[in-house]
Amino acid sequence: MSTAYDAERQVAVAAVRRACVLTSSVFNKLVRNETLTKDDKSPVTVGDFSAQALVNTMLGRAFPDDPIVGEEDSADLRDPSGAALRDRVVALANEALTAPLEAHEKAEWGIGGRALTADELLAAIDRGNHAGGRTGRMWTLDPIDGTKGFLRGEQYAVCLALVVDARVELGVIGCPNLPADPAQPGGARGCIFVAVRGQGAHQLPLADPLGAAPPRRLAIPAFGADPLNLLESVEKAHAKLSFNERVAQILGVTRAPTRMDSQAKYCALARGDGGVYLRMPTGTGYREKIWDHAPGSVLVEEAGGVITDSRGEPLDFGLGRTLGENFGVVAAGKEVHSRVLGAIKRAKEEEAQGQ
Ligand SMILES: Nc1ncnc2c1ncn2[C@@H]1O[C@H](COP(=O)(O)O)[C@@H](OP(=O)(O)O)[C@H]1O
Ligand SMILES: [Mg+2]
Ligand SMILES: [Mg+2]
Ligand SMILES: [Mg+2]
Repeated sequence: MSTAYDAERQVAVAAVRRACVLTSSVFNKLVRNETLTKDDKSPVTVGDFSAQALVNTMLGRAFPDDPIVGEEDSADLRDPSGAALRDRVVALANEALTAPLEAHEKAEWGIGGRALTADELLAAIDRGNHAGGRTGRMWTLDPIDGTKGFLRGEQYAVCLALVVDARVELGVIGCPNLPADPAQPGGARGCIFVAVRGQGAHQLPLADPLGAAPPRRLAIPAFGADPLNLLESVEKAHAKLSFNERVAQILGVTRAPTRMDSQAKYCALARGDGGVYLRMPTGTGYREKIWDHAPGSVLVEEAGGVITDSRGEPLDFGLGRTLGENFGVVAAGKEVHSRVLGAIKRAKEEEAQGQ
């Protein structure tokens, strides 16, 4: 039986799996000077560029009319000073594109065949330059979310979502370093999380995502994990962690927070491993990017949870490349989510009173 977005799900899972294989092999080979610092001071590696080239090539072949909002662009690789980096990106992207087809893959997605030229791959990266918007179909891609975690050898995720008329319909998150079973942190690693609106949230094994093993259906307990704890960024510059601490106190949370890079936090939440995703702005005027939350948001909702900004407003994926005026992000099981909004309100009032 075919269901809505079947073809999109298959291509997205295949693209994310290939990008996970690519980025983990890049990590093992990464040499100094293969990382650049972007204008906003954040890092980008040959892994980010080549994964975006790979995924955009596959999307471009499978869905040629769909625009893509991707995090990276090719400007630094086109600059004469970026020649060595560009050559590495071309080699890595081609290695990933030409790898033999798996049982779940099709040649018409642009894989398993000929290598592409540097121009074709740079153009594929720049397919991600779409401005976003409120109507029609678009994909949003974060080729490596949590680049800082990636560089530390910790958590990162390949994140892809299909947005239709500003609503996220499909989300796929690949987590090469996440334990398959949270109860066995030293056990097998590598999972893909998939959510299709109206069809639930599932965890698949990265090694054989569409193989014989049945996908594991995910559900967030309405009252959160027991004991409850917070899922938050590792990077202090990305979220106001002191505010989280106060919210945790108000909620009576005694368990230490789980600090983890990337949308792996949404995956942990979706499988009931941790209770509350909380990301409060640091006050620098930074606007959250749609690719940092789109797949995570549909995963949380399809697992039965609720996701809003810190004031309880829905996240708006129709404003362009950013979430615009949305202020912070809160995701949790249904009951606990409303308690968290209350605790945030109280912590803000205390702040305003200078306590
Ligand atoms: N000042 C800031 N506030 C909030 N998020 C920020 C930020 N600066 C960068 N980020 C985003 O935080 C993401 C990582 O989130 P987390 O802290 O949950 O791991 C980064 O994704 P990339 O690593 O893809 O660039 C980046 O987009
Ligand atoms: Mg980045
Ligand atoms: Mg990101
Ligand atoms: Mg990224």
